Amino acid sequence: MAVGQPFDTVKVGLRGSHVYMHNTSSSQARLQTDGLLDGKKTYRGAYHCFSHIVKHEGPRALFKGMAAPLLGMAALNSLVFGVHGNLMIVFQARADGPDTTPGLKYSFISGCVAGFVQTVISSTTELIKLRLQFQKDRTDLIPRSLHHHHHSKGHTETRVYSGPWDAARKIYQREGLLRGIGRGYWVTCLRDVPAFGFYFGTYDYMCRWRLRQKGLGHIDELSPGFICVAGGMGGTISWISSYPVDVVKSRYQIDGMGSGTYRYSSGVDCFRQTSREGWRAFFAGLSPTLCRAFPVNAVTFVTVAVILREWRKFRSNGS
Ligand SMILES: NC(=[NH2+])NCCC[C@H](N)C(=O)O
Repeated sequence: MAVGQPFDTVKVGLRGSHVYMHNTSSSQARLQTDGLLDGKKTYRGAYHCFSHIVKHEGPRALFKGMAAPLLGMAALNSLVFGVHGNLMIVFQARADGPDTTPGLKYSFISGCVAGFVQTVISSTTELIKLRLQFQKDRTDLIPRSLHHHHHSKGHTETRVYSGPWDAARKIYQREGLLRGIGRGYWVTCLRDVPAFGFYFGTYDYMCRWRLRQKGLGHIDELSPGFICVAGGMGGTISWISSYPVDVVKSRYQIDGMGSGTYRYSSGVDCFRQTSREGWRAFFAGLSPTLCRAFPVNAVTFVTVAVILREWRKFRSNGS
């Protein structure tokens, strides 16, 4: 999580258009939403965004908005892996055999269902994270209308939200429950249902291929090194497949922040307006996203695999 957050902040802000275990890095967030505040692009690319944030806002700015996803992360991963794993048992297609074709379809479907279930949590935690990542801690980057305390000159009281709880409260008070807290829920579904299908589908495909290649019979026999590669690939393919929707989601979820005036009338309208900037806008921040996705998901999958393996060992010894 902490490993990935700076990448995520750069993602949200890098041109055209947003690091932790959970979802997006600071660089990712900044890149996806760059120019939305004043029409001017701030960042020339992923590395420029990263160093610009460190230079002007300090290294701490890279970890903005990390608390909300950190809180949600453990719950989210147990939910996602729990739903997927149990559905696979229901389908009797557990990834413990080398047969690729029948089981793979079920892994994809179970992933889609798991992705859908977790949107209830991820939509809101990401909304809060995105808005914290988007706000810049420099006076000259914030429009005058957002300066709350005109008299406190010299004081840089320019931030819309002071932290995740303050953000949650203000979003609820100013924008309401469905239109505020629930902002971007359907766009999140559109991203996460296929994203988690590809997430588990890719991982299972690689594991089954490896079992066949090595002539092994159970996923517990695979090496932790291979699990890392398969998990990293799962995260990578998942992010590539859902990235344009993620850009739309980031832009849509930060829209109206602080000012109360909205640029987009709906998620579809956000897509339409973004496409006027050219197709490249839909890939803004992809590089920091992928820098984060591989290691974060390698660690996620190997952790789950080791826990499951030890638990199966313990259970079979006990009985
Ligand atoms: N595009 C997605 N949300 N894909 C699912 C990946 C989830 C994973 N926890 C990650 O943050 O990378």
